[in-house]
Amino acid sequence: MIKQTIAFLGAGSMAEAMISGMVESGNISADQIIVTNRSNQDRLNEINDKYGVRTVLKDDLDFSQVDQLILAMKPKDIDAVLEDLRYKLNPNQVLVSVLAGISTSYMEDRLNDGQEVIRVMPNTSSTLRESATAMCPGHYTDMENVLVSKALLQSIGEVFIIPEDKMDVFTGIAGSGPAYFYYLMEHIEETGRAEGMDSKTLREIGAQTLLGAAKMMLEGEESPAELRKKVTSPNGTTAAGLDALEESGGGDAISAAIKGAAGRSKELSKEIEGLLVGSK
Ligand SMILES: NC(=O)C1=CN([C@@H]2O[C@H](COP(=O)(O)OP(=O)(O)OC[C@H]3O[C@@H](n4cnc5c(N)ncnc54)[C@H](O)[C@@H]3O)[C@@H](O)[C@H]2O)C=CC1
Ligand SMILES: O=C(O)[C@@H]1CCC=N1
Repeated sequence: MIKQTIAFLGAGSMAEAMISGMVESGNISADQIIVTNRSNQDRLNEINDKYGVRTVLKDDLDFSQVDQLILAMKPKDIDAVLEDLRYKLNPNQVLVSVLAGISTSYMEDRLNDGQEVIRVMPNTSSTLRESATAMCPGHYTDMENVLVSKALLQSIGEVFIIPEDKMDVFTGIAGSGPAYFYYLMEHIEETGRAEGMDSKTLREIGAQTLLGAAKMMLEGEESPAELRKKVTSPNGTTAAGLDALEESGGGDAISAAIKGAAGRSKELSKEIEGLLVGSK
């Protein structure tokens, strides 16, 4: 059971996915979670009704109660938020950021000396405690705090501690990744509907097929290529399907999606730094 008090800055979709998973896990109680945003009281009321967590507008947050502060607003708001936090956080209150493209050193440079910072990249499957979450501690973060933060993140899925220079590609694969599978399903459903099947049945068939394949990869010893070969009978239906996929650029499209998202993660940090130079 986690003993610390956690506060969220930002109450959007990613914050809600994490809150939902954390409360559901039972590893932290709802009253140890405080959720804030700038001004949308209706949204805070909605989050309080759904999950029983404490909510308060950001300017009314009592920072002395907070052990870990999770940044979950948009990357473009980072400078204003760090400027404010510089005067409110003490260095041993851990700042955990889920913001795409914002590095630990970017945050450390704008906060008090020795500020403990952790950069993480969860995904929205946190809702069901099935996130693939990356974690990367900053320069001053105490190992004990890393472990507490890791335990908290493990309550919403699997955690991977990775070097920071791999955060962009991780974001392209796992942070944005659920969207690729939803896009795939949208096309599966569209194709099935055109053949006269109903959406509800198609969703169950498509999702079960994805789930089965995911479990085969996670629970078995075989590589994806070996598993693919087992599905592919000589001169059969799968061979025809894979040929069509290859001819339509399926493999390249997947690589392009990951590279596109990873590139945007890199670009976001440059944009933020550009904005800062422009504002001086
Ligand atoms: N949506 C996703 O799948 C993932 C999102 N992220 C990251 O999570 C962050 C939030 O993304 P979403 O939830 O999708 O966005 P969103 O637009 O749904 O939520 C942003 C929230 O931040 C609040 N906010 C804005 N400025 C604020 C401030 N100064 N202080 C306090 N609250 C403030 C807004 O009121 C809103 O509740 C982004 O930085 C994104 O990079 C990371 C991983 C996955
Ligand atoms: O689209 C985005 O920028 C965020 C970060 C990863 C997933 N969603």
